[in-house]
Amino acid sequence: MPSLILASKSPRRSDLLHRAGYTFSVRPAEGPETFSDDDSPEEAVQQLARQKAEEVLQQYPDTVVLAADTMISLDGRPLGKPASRDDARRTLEALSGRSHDVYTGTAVFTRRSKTVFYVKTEVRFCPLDTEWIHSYLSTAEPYDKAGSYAVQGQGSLFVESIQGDFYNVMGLPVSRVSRELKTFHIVPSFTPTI
Ligand SMILES: Cc1cn([C@H]2C[C@H](O)[C@@H](COP(=O)(O)OP(=O)(O)OP(=O)(O)O)O2)c(=O)[nH]c1=O
Repeated sequence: MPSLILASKSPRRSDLLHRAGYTFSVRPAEGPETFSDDDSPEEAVQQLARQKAEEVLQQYPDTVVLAADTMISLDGRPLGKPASRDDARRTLEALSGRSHDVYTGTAVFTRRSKTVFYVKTEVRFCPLDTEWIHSYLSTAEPYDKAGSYAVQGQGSLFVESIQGDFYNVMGLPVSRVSRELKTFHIVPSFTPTI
């Protein structure tokens, strides 16, 4: 059975994969993340996941490399992590009382096979209280997250409904990923506790 490498510095992705029962090593890609402004969100996240997986596979050619990238899309416009506090504020104000899509592109690469796919989840925000936006911007939470919020943290206060895979919003569509990994005989372990 080949070993699994998670090509990501995201603690969320690592945690999700670990909690699902996988054994793996973490080797983040370090190259620049580049995509074209003309790319749709689904093209951009797949392109970025492909770049990360390719870079790490070159260093570890006998492994299975898993990489991902998450962006949100509002009116077809891809939004990544905020560049500043003002940028995060503008994003949260734009998301208020509306639905947006969260895309995670995922790449599962080996020397012989390269699979790339994306999963979309629709998230609807409640109308946001301006004071809460300001208070939220004073926490560390929004700044390393696509869309300037963490659904798994205090960003939960903003979420009215979710349609699709919750874990996809956190950065890794675990169930879909598990089906891809199974084709390489990489399976989670279950610890009997009863
Ligand atoms: C929308 C949303 C995003 N996120 C996170 C998932 C990703 O870590 C991050 C988007 O950034 P990414 O560029 O996808 O990932 P990363 O830079 O953290 O790590 P790497 O490129 O090494 O894989 O936003 C949440 O944790 N919760 C959320 O609700």
